[in-house]
Amino acid sequence: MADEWQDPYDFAVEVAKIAGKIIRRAAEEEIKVNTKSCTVDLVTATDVRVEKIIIGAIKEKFGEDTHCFIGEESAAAKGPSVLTDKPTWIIDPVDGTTNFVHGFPFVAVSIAFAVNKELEFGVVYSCFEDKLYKARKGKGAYCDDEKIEVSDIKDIHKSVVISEFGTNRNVDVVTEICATMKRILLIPVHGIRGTGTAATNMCMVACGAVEAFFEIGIHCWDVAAGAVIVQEAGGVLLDVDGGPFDLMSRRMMSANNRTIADRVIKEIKIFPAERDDGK
Ligand SMILES: O=P(O)(O)OC(CO)CO
Ligand SMILES: [Mg+2]
Repeated sequence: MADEWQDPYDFAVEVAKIAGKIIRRAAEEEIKVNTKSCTVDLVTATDVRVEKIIIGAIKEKFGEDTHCFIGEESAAAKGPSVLTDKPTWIIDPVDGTTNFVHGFPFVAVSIAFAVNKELEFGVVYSCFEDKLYKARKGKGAYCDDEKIEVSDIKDIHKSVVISEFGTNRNVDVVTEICATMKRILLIPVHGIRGTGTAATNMCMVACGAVEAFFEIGIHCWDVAAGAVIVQEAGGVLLDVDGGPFDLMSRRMMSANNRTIADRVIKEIKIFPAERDDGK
């Protein structure tokens, strides 16, 4: 049988690199910043422009009506992000908008593709590092065409864990996040890190630079591409309570193995986050 999704996969790589080039160029000019859900949830004209370019290019290549789109910047206007059985592109044009605004050089273009509600491939282009991570279901994960694998560390005391503080400034939520970080540090682990982009954080798990990354409050477009990359690199993808991963739940634990994941999960205090699909 012909490989139906190879063409979209190759195109996603191509379009992610074009988008990354636009982002790099935009970073050299004045950046106008607006806010979304709260004063620390940032958006720029580049986020909106790059999403339009990516979706426009895909529509031009594959037709207007055959594919669906869930994009960070067009999501609010469309209402809840519901995944159907149709081929669907899940796009974060600028993952790490705060980094982009401040010149902190970790910004990724994240493009995932799902069919029958299953993720088929993911592409993450870390555009300032100029590193392209990609994976297709059942075909391994790659960084710049070199195969990548998660680390083989099973001892939590030898691990590095990534998490992020997110944009929720509710005092109870911030207190819980800080308390979770404290408990993880005191296990003790070698360290806690964070690049400020969920997509890149997941690639750090996939290439073995860290053992785990978890977050509550991220969106489906932040993690969809990384989800394929982590799993294809041999890692595990779970809910933060240890149950199955749910793309729309805004909760995600990715790790090199189940032993590390379970040990970190023990220290996570879960707080509520409204689902992306409004369910
Ligand atoms: O910069 P963005 O796209 O808002 O995403 C953040 C998390 O929501 C970093 O992953
Ligand atoms: Mg994002």
